[in-house]
Amino acid sequence: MSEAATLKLRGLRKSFGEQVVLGGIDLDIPLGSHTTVIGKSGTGKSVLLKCISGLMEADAGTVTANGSEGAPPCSYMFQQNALFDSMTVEENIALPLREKGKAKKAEIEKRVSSLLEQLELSAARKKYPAELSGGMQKRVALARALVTNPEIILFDEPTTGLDPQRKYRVFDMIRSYRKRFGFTVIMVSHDVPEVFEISDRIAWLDGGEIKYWGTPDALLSDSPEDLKLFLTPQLSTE
Ligand SMILES: Nc1ncnc2c1ncn2[C@@H]1O[C@H](COP(=O)(O)OP(=O)(O)OP(=O)(O)O)[C@@H](O)[C@H]1O
Repeated sequence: MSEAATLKLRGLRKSFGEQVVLGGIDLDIPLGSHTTVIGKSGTGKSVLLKCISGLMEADAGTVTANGSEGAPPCSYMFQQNALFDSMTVEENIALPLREKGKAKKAEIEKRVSSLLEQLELSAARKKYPAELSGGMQKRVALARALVTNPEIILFDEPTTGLDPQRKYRVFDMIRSYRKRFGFTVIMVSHDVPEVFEISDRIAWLDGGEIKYWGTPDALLSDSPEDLKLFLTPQLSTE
């Protein structure tokens, strides 16, 4: 992996009033990999994702990729998919391109058709989100995230509220489409240890800092005591 093919976070800080949520985050994320951010509820995982994507402005620090400042093109996939009920599948997928206003109508149609095909949604193009299964809705949300050709997709708890079988299907979908399209995944998840299987790296956010960063295998064998304490209840419920 070359030095340039890395998303570098340096000194990322974010506070809300007196509350320091990110206390200076340094992290090197290999582009093309899958990183999962774990940590207690309310510890700042979503804030970190938003600061990386530019949805939220950090108070200090930098995000650089491919040697240039600023996040590369990112898409953000929200917990509940955030599809518009009054729009068809194809209208939902086309929305980010329409909002940008740069692409011509024919280009938008071509791009949307290609994604519908690749994500096995062609038969559903004229349907509304309420007419689709949960898995299809996730694929529509993923197609919408992919339509702008992002280098990075940020997933904020994509499996919340799903039963174990559906959870695995979503993880499988993320794994197979990452391989096919080559985007970088940065994901927040509470699904420990299930999420270890699809992650190249785990980042443990605690007290405003990344206190652990490494492969899931290393994490299980070689983690600091306080991370073991955080993981123990989750591992023992399996
Ligand atoms: N826009 C905001 N204004 C004020 N405080 C905020 C804002 N966004 C987040 N916070 C606070 O920052 C802290 C971290 O929030 P965040 O949503 O990142 O936590 P999280 O680790 O993703 O939690 P969870 O696992 O429960 O989703 C929380 O205390 C939250 O209340």
